[in-house]
Amino acid sequence: MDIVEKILEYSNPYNVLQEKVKIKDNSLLFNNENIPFNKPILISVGKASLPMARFFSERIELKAKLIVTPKGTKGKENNVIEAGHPLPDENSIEAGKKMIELLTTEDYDLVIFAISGGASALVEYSEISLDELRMINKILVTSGIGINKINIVRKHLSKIKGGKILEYIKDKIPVVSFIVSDVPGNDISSIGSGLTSIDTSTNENALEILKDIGLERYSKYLTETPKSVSRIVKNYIILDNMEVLKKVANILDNSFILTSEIRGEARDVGTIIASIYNSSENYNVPLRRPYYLLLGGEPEVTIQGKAGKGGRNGEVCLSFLKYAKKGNRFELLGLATDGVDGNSEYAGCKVTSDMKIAEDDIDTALETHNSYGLLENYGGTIKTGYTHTNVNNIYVLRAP
Ligand SMILES: Nc1ncnc2c1ncn2[C@@H]1O[C@H](COP(=O)(O)OP(=O)(O)O)[C@@H](O)[C@H]1O
Ligand SMILES: O=C(O)[C@@H](CO)OP(=O)(O)O
Repeated sequence: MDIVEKILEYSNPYNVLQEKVKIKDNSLLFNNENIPFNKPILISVGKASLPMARFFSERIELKAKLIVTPKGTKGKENNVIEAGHPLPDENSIEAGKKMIELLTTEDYDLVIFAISGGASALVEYSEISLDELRMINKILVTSGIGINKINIVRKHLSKIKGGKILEYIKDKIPVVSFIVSDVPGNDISSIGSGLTSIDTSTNENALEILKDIGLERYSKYLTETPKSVSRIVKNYIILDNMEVLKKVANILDNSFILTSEIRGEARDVGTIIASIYNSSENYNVPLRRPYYLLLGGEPEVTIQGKAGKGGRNGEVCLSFLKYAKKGNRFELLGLATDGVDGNSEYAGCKVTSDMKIAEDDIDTALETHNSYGLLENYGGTIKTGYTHTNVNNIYVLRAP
């Protein structure tokens, strides 16, 4: 059995929508909700936007739709905007304007959003120039501060994020948002910068973060996010990392899920996974061979200066390899479910007890953020291509 294939099958948003959302007699049925419609419009944004949009387009006569996917991922689809990720580009601004135009000019009675990770970069509308937005985003995503804080800043510098887009929707027209979560803890106001969510963070919170990363000069652009809405808004998380971990655990013997919310500097996360492995080797605690240990989440990588070719999972796996006790067999798989780990062309990697990589080489690769530059020489890389989903990263440790 190919675990990577299984992880991606369970992460497929089209399958999950099919399982969890029914459309009957002009009503959307999901999670004990029944939302009627006659003239629905669809806004689908994020790494999973195409399959999510396909689900609704195949079943509902939409009055209008807007689909935004990262650059290079639309394939043969028409009428889809490809925009920048992880940094916004001119198409992200175009998509932001189109979203506002759609909401303010179309005739509709329900807005269906399909939101997945990546949406923050893919749509934007802000007073700040694009060049400056790109610079701010670059600093944010490489600062190692974690996605919740990154998105607090994004929400307050934007005119559409953090629920602000809801204010462009006509009358009391309801909103239903189907969300694939790639944020540990599933804070809906963080996923894709919470387009359709009430936001509890404040300008002051954003200012603190701007100060921490040396961008206080942009505080003049901070605007408050709405703290209440005067319409029905249903935000429904259809899929998250834990759900995928559980499904994977189901098909593996002696599997144990540790967490779906692992965070921290990637190399430290690798060391912690090695500590769990080592104590299991030495004491059979917490696990006794044979076992699979499953983890998910979003380790961070703080990059200062130039980076080689690498990603979170490359660093987790290399650091694990360095600290894992040698002697018995092991394999650690680290996979970005969106198919892209860091700035590499790989989705992830697998390190095994057979890989004899010198500790010095691992240290250098970690220092220079060149994990894949090193792993390529040892056949440890995994390439999936773009997956059209994103439930964050998954780690599977196998001790046979
Ligand atoms: N060469 C590199 N080595 C390690 N991490 C990197 C490298 N380049 C970028 N990153 C990290 O990758 C993260 C963004 O890439 P990615 O894994 O695709 O995340 P996301 O899915 O959130 O877009 C950032 O946290 C950044 O610090
Ligand atoms: O869009 C975003 O804000 C984040 C979190 O949802 O996604 P990604 O890390 O994939 O850019």
